[in-house]
Amino acid sequence: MPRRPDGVYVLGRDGDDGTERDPPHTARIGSFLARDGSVGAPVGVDLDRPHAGVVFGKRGTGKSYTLGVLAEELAEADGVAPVVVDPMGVFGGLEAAGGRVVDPAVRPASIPPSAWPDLLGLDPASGPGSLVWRVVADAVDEGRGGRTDAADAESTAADRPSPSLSALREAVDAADAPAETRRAAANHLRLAASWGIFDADAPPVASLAADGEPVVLDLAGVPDEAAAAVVRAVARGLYDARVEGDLPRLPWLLVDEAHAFFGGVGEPALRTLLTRGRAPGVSLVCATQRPAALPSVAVSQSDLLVSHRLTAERDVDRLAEAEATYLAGDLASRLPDGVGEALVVDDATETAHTVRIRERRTPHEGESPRASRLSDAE
Ligand SMILES: Nc1ncnc2c1ncn2[C@@H]1O[C@H](COP(=O)(O)OP(=O)(O)OP(=O)(O)O)[C@@H](O)[C@H]1O
Repeated sequence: MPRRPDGVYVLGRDGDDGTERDPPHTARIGSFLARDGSVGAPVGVDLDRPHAGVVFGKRGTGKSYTLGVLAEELAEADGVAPVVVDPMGVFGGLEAAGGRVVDPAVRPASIPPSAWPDLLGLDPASGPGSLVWRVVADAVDEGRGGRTDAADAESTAADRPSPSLSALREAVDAADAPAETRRAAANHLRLAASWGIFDADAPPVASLAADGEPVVLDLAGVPDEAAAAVVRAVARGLYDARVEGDLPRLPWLLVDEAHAFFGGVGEPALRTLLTRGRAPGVSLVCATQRPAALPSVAVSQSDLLVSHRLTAERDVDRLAEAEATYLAGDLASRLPDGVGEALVVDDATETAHTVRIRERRTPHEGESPRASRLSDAE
């Protein structure tokens, strides 16, 4: 495994060029942990190239904390930009690392017309569902001056001019459809407006990653469908921006509670990042306490797997999918028990190691109160 001159082993990097890059592109996430509990050499994760990763672990074992450590390291590295999807509102401490917490705002046009019925909970084959689909497609078309090549129609193009939700509602009202169909479609659009995430004038998604400081998308209290729409728009927007050359940095999308975003409107964009994201330079790291709820592709496409303790059999089974010929023995038996300890499986070096994740430099919110710390304060 590549070892830097300062003694840090680097996971996710296959060749060892023997030199430290300047500026560094290594996330120092912790140290090797020996079976007897002693802590060994420092461990880093490569940030020079894009990666796909998963962080597993049952509740309270340190997944969000580990994601926060990665975000801190990304904040300090050059040429990269961490964007954190924060469904529980626990990453606000990254402000201490120069980050900013933002209320997500997405342009309606960043959700493809075909996904709108699903987003609104409408059957695409129903009258209201197909009306919404058609109205969004027409409005988006008008926005791009009537260009209609098929690839473009399916892309989300987060940065193209977007209709507002009220313009979409007006278009529904004026549509040639039965009054009941129009009413149902308008009601669903009104509900979407109440989520407070849609804004025709929202800044382009690429602006989230423009300066490289961590951006935390605060989704606490945002309804599930709306959160899924945000993930769809952001994941696809970062991808499109890299493909189109509009983003000079390599974005890292860190998704906490990632199981919530598979199986809904957000999934196609996450799959795009998993299967095609690395080519244009977009990294995705999905953290979840329910590995079984992620599709197999999340594990098969990940070159880095970090697993804290898991107990449910179906979740442990998901680990088996990461078992490669280079690993002797089953991974499940190698999962460490302690909070903040993890098994790290690295495709690049074809190794698995037990690691103690380092302590956070910025506050980790959602931390449960600790009696020892309270008595310290007295
Ligand atoms: N590497 C670590 N070093 C020190 N303490 C840690 C570490 N990882 C986790 N902890 C402690 O464990 C607590 C739980 O971690 P965390 O909030 O990340 O759990 P989680 O697995 O994300 O749980 P949940 O599923 O509830 O989000 C943290 O608040 C922190 O006190």
